[in-house]
Amino acid sequence: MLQVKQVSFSYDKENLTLKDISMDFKEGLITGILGANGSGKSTLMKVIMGLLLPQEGQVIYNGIPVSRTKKALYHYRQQVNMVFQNPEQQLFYTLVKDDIGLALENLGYQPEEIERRVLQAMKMLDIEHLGDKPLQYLSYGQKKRVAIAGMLALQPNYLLLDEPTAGLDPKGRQQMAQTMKKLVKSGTNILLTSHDMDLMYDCCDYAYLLNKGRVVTEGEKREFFQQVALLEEAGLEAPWIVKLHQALQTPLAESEMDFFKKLKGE
Ligand SMILES: Nc1ncnc2c1ncn2[C@@H]1O[C@H](COP(=O)(O)OP(=O)(O)OP(=O)(O)O)[C@@H](O)[C@H]1O
Repeated sequence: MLQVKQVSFSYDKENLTLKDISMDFKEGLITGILGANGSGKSTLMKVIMGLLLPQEGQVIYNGIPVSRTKKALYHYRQQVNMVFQNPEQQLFYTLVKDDIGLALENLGYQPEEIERRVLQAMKMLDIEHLGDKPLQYLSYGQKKRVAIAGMLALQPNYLLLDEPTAGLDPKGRQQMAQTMKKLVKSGTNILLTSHDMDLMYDCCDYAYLLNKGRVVTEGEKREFFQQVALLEEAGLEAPWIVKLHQALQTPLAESEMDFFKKLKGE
């Protein structure tokens, strides 16, 4: 299991950006990290990835604090990996299938194994048809999928997704939500940040709320998202399903799809 224990971090040694953060990212779940702009989500992700060193506290993987040595980070990042908000940061502009296999190639995997994993990752992301295309011909949403496939090919235990639906159209957003659910079912644990509260409600099993670098609440989906006052205090809004439930006392649906099914009496 991946854990963050009493982590505090400051960029300038004066103001703390993360304040005494503790989180347990349980397996088999999509865990959401919610917070307004500047609340510290990306900073926390970078601390988890070992890209930033916290002044206090530790990141713990399978019971062992993640060491900062090059060798330890190399192994850790095959187990815990991150897809940045902007796919351009992670792509190298070759053919799609070569880009997805690049990290495996660098790690010295055999060509047959690379091909097998690349195909598997492309299938998972529904981009098999794009394998032979040069990356520069892809749309933004397609590039996002390629960036995720590249990380997935490493078969990480945990995948950190920072705003995976930013810049996607409604269909792309829906597809990404489905993909995340598929990934978690296939055994990849997901940590997710997004400002899209409806998406977070739809996807997350468990969530943490950050306000000015502090965890102000955490909990399982249904309880978590009904804390409207805390969400608003942190600069966020409750998902529409929760608002409707609270205003009209309708049963609380698990997702948009579930809501419409209930409405139709299915
Ligand atoms: N490299 C940096 N140097 C100094 N301060 C930084 C740096 N990166 C982020 N910050 C500051 O740290 C705070 C948290 O930023 P962070 O990017 O982690 O927030 P966030 O919750 O991810 O925001 P957003 O939702 O806008 O992506 C902000 O006040 C930001 O200005």
